[in-house]
Amino acid sequence: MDAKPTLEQIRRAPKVLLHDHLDGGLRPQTIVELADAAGYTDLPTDDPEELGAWFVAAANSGSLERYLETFRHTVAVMQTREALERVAAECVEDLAADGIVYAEVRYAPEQHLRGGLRLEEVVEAVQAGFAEGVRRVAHRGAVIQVRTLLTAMRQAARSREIAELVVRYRDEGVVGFDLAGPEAGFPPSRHVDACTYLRQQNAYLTIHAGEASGLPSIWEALQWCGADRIGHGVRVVEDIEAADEHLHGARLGRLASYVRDKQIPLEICPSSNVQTGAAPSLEAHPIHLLHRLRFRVTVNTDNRLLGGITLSDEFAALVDTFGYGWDDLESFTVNAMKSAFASFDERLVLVNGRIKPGFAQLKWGGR
Ligand SMILES: O=c1[nH]cnc2c1ncn2[C@H]1C[C@H](O)[C@@H](CO)O1
Ligand SMILES: [Zn+2]
Repeated sequence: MDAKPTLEQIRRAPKVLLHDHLDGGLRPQTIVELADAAGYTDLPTDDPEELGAWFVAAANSGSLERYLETFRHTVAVMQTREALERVAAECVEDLAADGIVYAEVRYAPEQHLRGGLRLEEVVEAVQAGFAEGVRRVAHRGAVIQVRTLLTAMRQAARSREIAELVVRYRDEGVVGFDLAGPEAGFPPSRHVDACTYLRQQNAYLTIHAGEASGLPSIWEALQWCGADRIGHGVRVVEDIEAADEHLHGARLGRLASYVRDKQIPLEICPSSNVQTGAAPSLEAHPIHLLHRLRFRVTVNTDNRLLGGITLSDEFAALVDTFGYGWDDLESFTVNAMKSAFASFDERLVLVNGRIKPGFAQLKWGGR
C-alpha cells in the first residue's frame, strides 16, 4: 500500500480538476486546423508538434504578463460557434482520458466576440461542446461531469455583465464566476460590484489572487469580494513564518490564519506557478508547506497546453518531488471535490461513489 504511485496508476485514479482554462488547453493540431479555417496567419508555426513546444517555451517566461501573451493565438482561433464547440468537446475528451471524473472549466466569454457572436451565444456554444464531449466519452464507457466557470478579465470592465451571465446560466451547467488576467495593477476591489451582485444571488465565485501580487490581493479577494475559493493563492506563504523543517513553531499571520481556519480552498497549479515565476521551482513550491500545515490544498493544471501537462502529470511530479503517496493524492482530490461549486448532493455522490472506492482500489487492489 505504501508503494510509490506510478504515472499509469495516477491516470486511473478518479481525479477532480477545479482550475483549468478552456483557452489554455487546446490541442496543437486543433489550433493549426482552426487557424487555417479562420485565415489566421500569425501562428509561430503550422507544425502541431513544434507549436506545442512553442507554447511551453513561450509560457516559461517567469512573468505572468508574458505567459498571458500566448493566449493571443488560442483566443484568435476561438471566435466562431463551431470552433468553440469543437474546443469544448475535445477538452472533455482530454480530461476524461486523463481519468478526471469532475471538472470545472473556465474561460472569458468577452474574449470570444470578435467573430460577431453575442455573450449568450458564446456560452451556449461552449455548453453544447461540453455536452457533446460528455456524450462521446460515454460511448467509450467513461463518465465525467463537467461544469463551467465564466471568467471576467480583471483589466477590462465587464465583470458585472459576466456575473449576470453566470446567474442567467446557473441551471445549465454554469456554476460560478472567476476573475483572471494580469494581477498587478488590477486588484479584485475593482470588481466589488460584480462580486456583491453574485453573493446577493447566492452564486459562487473564485478569484485569481496571490499569484503575481501578494497578500493585499488575497485579502481583497476574500474580504472585499467574498471569494469562495482562491485561484493559486500561493503567496499566502508571505504571511507565514516558516519554522524549522518539522514545522515546529510555524507562525501564521492574521490572513494566513483566516485562510486556514476557514479552510478556504486554494486552487494550486504547480507547473503554471513555476512558469510565471510565482514559485521559484517545484522543489521550492509553497504547496508542500501549505499541505503540511493542513490548508485546503487542491491540485490543478491551469493551462494544459502552456504547461505541456495533464493533471496526472502534476500529481506524478508532486510524488517525485515530495514523496507523496496515495493518501496525499486522495486528500487533494477529496479537498477538490468538497470545494467544488456543484451541489452538496452531487459532491457527496462523487466522493463516496467514485473517489473513495477508486483510491481504495489503487491502494489495496480491492482487498
Ligand atoms: O494563471 C493565470 N492567471 C491569470 N490569468 C490567467 C491565468 N491563466 C489564464 N489566464 C487568463 C488568460 C485567459 O485568456 C483567461 C480566460 O481563460 O484567463
Ligand atoms: Zn488560471
